[in-house]
This record gives sequence, structure tokens and C-alpha cells, in this order.
Amino acid sequence: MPVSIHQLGYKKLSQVIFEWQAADRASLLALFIVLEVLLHWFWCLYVWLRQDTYNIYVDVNLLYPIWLGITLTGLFFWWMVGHLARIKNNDQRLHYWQIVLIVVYSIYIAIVVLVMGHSSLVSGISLVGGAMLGMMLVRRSYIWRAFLWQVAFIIVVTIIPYVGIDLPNLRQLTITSIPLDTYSYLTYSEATALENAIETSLFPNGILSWDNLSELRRSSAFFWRSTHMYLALPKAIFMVYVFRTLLLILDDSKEEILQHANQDELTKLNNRRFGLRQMQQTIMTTSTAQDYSVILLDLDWFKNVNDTYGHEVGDQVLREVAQVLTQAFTDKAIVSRYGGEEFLIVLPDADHDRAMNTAEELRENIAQHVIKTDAGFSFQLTASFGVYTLTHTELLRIRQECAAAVLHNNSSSLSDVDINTIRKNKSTANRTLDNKTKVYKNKQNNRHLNNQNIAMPRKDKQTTEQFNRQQTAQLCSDVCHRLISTADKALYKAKDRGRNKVVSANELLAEGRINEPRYGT
Ligand SMILES: Nc1nc2c(ncn2[C@@H]2O[C@H](COP(=O)(O)OP(=O)(O)OP(=O)(O)O)[C@@H](O)[C@H]2O)c(=O)[nH]1
Repeated sequence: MPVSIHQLGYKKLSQVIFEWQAADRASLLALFIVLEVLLHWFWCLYVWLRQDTYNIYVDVNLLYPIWLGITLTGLFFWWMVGHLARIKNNDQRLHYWQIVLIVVYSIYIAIVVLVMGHSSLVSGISLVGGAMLGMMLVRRSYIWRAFLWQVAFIIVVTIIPYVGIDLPNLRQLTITSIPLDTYSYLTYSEATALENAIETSLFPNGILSWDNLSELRRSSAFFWRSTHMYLALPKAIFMVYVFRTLLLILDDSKEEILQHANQDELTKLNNRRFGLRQMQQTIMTTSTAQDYSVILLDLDWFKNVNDTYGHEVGDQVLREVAQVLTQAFTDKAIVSRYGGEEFLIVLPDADHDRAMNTAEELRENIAQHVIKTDAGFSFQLTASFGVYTLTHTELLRIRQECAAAVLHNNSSSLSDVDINTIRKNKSTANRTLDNKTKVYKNKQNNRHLNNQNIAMPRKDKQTTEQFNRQQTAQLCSDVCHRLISTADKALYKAKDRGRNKVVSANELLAEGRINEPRYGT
């Protein structure tokens, strides 16, 4: 079905560009060309209606064949709009007609550019805008070639008058007589206007006055500048609008890609990777005046749900439990799907009592939640919880241990890697650095130097910073895994004690039932 403007009103441009079939997009391009050709047609009509005024600027004899050509081109592209949509299932014919479309349009616009002025706004916009729009809608390789031909064409028509060949130009008339020695200083349009003015006896008593000449120059320039703006600006505005929309679409896609990368497809919670990354960030940035808690929960006998009601109902359960979790928390909590039927909740500002109460509430909410299947069954299920809280003093200690470990690893690594470079450049270094740099000479002193950050060569500094970042990230990840594994031990105990329970890892640690996790080493 041919594309209509009516349809365009309802379709988002993103759909037009990315979701339509190739034939529909080519058909849309033909429709845009029809609109452009229509603008040109109305220009011809306007000049023809007011030819008494404009015949001093416009070669009316040339206007007629051009107008006829514009009319035929318009009809051809109007036919193309429907034709391209009709052959959408035949790839070969579609490619053939795409080439025809581009070739005919290129020739058409080349003629328009030629007769309107190849150095005008029209040619600039046609060259760039036409190519951009074309690339969005039809095969890019065709448009690229057409674009190169257009560039070559503009170069040729710029050079050709200098080898004595006259090209048709609506703004130009053959000059048969010119009563001025200063002709060489006049532009084409001024000379043309002058010539026409003489022919139409514009000058009173055949006398040329500079006032008349200035008036002619102004009116001629105004007419042609208005013409170029009329022909070029709608296309320019449209192009910028399309480009802006395209960028918005790209922004949306980027956001969507990021969301997919960080989100669990089934539950729409954070996925494990993103949950861990956020946990790593909070562990180093959260205030050390607050305790830091993690809750790990695992659905009880979930395999039975799958076995009894099927995998789809299992999925439904996971989605509904995720909803229960999302509704229970504020922005600060990090809720993620940690594994199959396991969820991780990080509360970066909760002390142990609050974390235990939260887990208890969640346990009750899940146990009370009724799952209703499409097949008409309804059932409830429970979950077991392991909770572990780091007090703010422990958090501070871990951070200090991490920082110390980074420093330690950093200096030993530096002594292995960088000291060689430094020694190689010893003579230069000795010359350029002050006395303090001589501490580079042995490993011990090198460490001292690094701590003081004295006149380190730029590249070494960057390597050190990068190394520090990697070390910190690695240690954060290590700390997170140890926190989760401690909570997991409590979860295991909850399962052991009959499920549907909340067990505190801190209590297990105090009772000596599990080992103290070690961080930062
Ligand atoms: N429907 C569905 N099932 C999943 C998904 N991911 C994991 N599972 C299932 O979750 C079940 C986990 O079973 P188990 O690890 O034996 O644990 P359980 O049956 O919950 O028993 P306990 O944990 O000991 O209470 C397995 O049957 C997995 O196939 C998922 O995305 N969708």
C-alpha cells in the first residue's frame, strides 16, 4: 500500500526509519521527493503568474521547459510511491527501482541546482540533506555513489564556464549589448537585470543612473535570495528534525541496551552482575557512621513448584516474589536476583535489628502471598533467609585493610615493574629530579618515593593509578563475596532448621558456629 502523509501523522519517525520494510522506506523517500518537487512547481507557477515583474531577473523562456520537466518528474515520483510499495516482495526489482529512483532524482536535482545556481543554499542542502535522508531510507551504497556524482557535477559546473561553455541558467540572459565599461565588475544577475532593464526600457529616456542600478541590484538579489531560501529551507528544517529524532532514537536504544545489560529478563530486578557492582560501589562509598547489612533469601522447595505446576508457573512465582520484594524497599536498598530462585538484598544503611526485622517482614509477606495460576490453581510458598550485618566499625576496618592492601600490592608491584624503567632512565632522572628522587635507587626507597608521590614520571603515575583502581575493585569484589557467603551460611542453617526461617549470621558467628570471614587479604 502506498505511504500517505495521513499515515505519517500516526507513525513515529523511529518506526518509519527502523521498522518499516525496505520497500516502504523507499516509497517514503519517493513521497518526500514529491513534496520537494511540488515546492519547485509552485515556485514556477508563482514566477509565471508574476512574469511581468520578474522577467527582468528570470529567463522566462527557460522557465517553460523547466516547469514541464518539474511536472513530469513530480508525476513520475508520485507513481513511484505506489509502485515501490507494490513490488515489496520482489527484492531484485526493488533494488532495480531504488537505483532508478536515485538516478532520476540525482539528475533532476542536478538540473535544479544548475539552473538555480550551483553555489547556492539549494545545492548545499540538496547535496548534504538529500544524502542524509537517502541513507536513512534506501541502500546506503547507492546513495554514497550518487553523492559522489553530485560532488563531481558541482565541480564540473563550476569549472565549465571558464572553458567557454555556456550553461543554461534561469538567472542569466545572453548579453547582447551593455552600455558599461564596468561590466566585468557586475555579477551575472546584476548584468542580467541590467540587460533586461535596458530591454524593457526601465531607464527613463534610455539614461542609466547609478540610483537605478542600485535599485535593480537590490531587487534582483532579494528575489534570488528569497528563491533559494524558499527552495532550501524546508528541506534543511526537515533534515535537522529527522537528525534530531534519529539522535533521540539512538539515546533510547542506548538506554534500552544498558537496561538489558543490568536487568534480569524474567523478574526485571537487577541481575547478579549489576547487583554486585552496585554493592561494590556502596561498600566503599557509604557512610562509615552506619551499619551495612545483606539479606540472602532462597525460595523453599521451589523445584516442587516446577515439577507440580510446570516451569511457566515457576517463572510466574519468581516474577511475583520479585514484585513483593520491590514493593517492600526504598531507593537505598539494592535488590537483585542472585541466582535461580535466590535473591540478594543489600541495605547499606541498616543495622542488624533493622535488617532482621525487614527479613522477618519479607518472610511473612512471601508466605502470605497467594499465587494464582492461569489454570485456576492457587498455592502459597515460603522462603528462607540469611542475614549478615557489618557494624560501621567493622566496615571502617575493612576499608582501612583494603587501602593498606592496595598500598602494599601497589608498592611491591611498582618495585618489580617500574623500578626497571626508572633505572633505565637513571641518568636522565638524576639530572631532572631533585635530590629526593635518588631514593629510587633501591626497592625500599622506591616505596617511600611512591608514597610521597614525588616527581613521578607521568606515564608511571597513570600506571599506578590504574593499578590502584584495579586493586580496589578486586578487593571490593572479594569483600562482597565474603559478606554474601557469610549470609549464605546463615541461609543454609535456615534451611537446616526446617525452612521458612530467618537466621542471623552474626549470631552464628557469636556462637562460634561459623568462621569469621577475612577481608582485605
Ligand atoms: N521456573 C524456573 N525455575 C528455575 C529458574 N531458575 C532455577 N529454577 C529452578 O529452581 C529449582 C531450584 O531447586 P533446588 O536448588 O533443588 O532447591 P529447592 O527445590 O528450592 O529446594 P530448597 O532450596 O532446598 O528449599 C530447580 O528446579 C531449577 O530448575 C527459573 O528461572 N525459572
